[in-house]
Amino acid sequence: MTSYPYDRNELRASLAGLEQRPGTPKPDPILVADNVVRRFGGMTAVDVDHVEVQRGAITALIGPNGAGKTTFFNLLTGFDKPTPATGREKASWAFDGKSFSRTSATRVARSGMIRTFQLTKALTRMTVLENMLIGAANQPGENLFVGLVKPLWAKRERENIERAEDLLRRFKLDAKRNDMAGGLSGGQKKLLEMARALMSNPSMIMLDEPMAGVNPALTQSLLEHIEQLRDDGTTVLFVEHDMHMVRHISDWVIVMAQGRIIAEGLPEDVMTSPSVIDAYLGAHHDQDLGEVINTQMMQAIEEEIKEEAR
Ligand SMILES: Nc1ncnc2c1ncn2[C@@H]1O[C@H](COP(=O)(O)OP(=O)(O)OP(=O)(O)O)[C@@H](O)[C@H]1O
Repeated sequence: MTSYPYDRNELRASLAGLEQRPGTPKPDPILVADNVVRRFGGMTAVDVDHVEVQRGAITALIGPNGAGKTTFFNLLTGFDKPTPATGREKASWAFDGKSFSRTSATRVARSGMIRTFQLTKALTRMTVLENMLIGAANQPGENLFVGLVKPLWAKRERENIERAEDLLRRFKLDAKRNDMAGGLSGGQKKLLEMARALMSNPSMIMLDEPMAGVNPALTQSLLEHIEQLRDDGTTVLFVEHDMHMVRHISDWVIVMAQGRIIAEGLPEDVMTSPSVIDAYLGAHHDQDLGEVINTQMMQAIEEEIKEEAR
């Protein structure tokens, strides 16, 4: 591939040439994880032997409810720790060439891999601009020396406010700058989560269900923002149940079921693969289907299959 950020068509063409199987090596991986296991009591929530995420691409992480997607996100971003597995090699992962295992969330974020967070109760009681400033990597208080020297402190704060205002304009939230974040619509909150994550200028952003609770009027704009991030060179990894979104914007799809990666490939191939559909239908075959299967998601997959057959 040519120089970075990669041209989208070239990137897709190079991914199309890969073997579509779990753990397949990528031409230029930004994230490589090995032997990541997490158990809760006797239950194995995550058991990933090897996975690589392509730099500059939009990768979707999909799988039925309880597949282990969020737990895997938490492990990669240092918000959770892997369970030591006897008789197996220790968990390890590398981001942008730097090795990370048992690393704190702050160190992971500082290295350039950031994830979105839903606006918690405390954050909804702060203004939109205050929420943005929390996302800044170089907050004056983080460095004792800078924090003590008023001119340096004031300069950093000014720069952070300028960056926050630029991002708010880009996400069309500038008019809401001084509003309480709790008063935003579901879609606007998602935009704010994304804008806040971008305050630290990350090289990779991890989005947990960006479409959940978003009103259809804002869906298109959210998709465009995510595609724009990729086109600007940010690697995107997202967990999502909305199969239309997955199909529409991903360059590559990784499928988890029962803690393991069971498939990887191009969206059009993976989402119509019988083994992936089986995983969605079969993961909870011993339970009440109505309770565990997101019917909307199943309908979406069925529609995709019909579309494919036409
Ligand atoms: N803190 C915890 N304590 C005990 N079990 C947990 C904990 N967190 C997750 N689990 C279990 O681990 C498994 C994987 O959960 P996880 O939330 O990672 O799945 P998921 O793929 O993100 O699901 P969903 O799509 O429903 O969000 C589930 O069986 C869940 O109940």
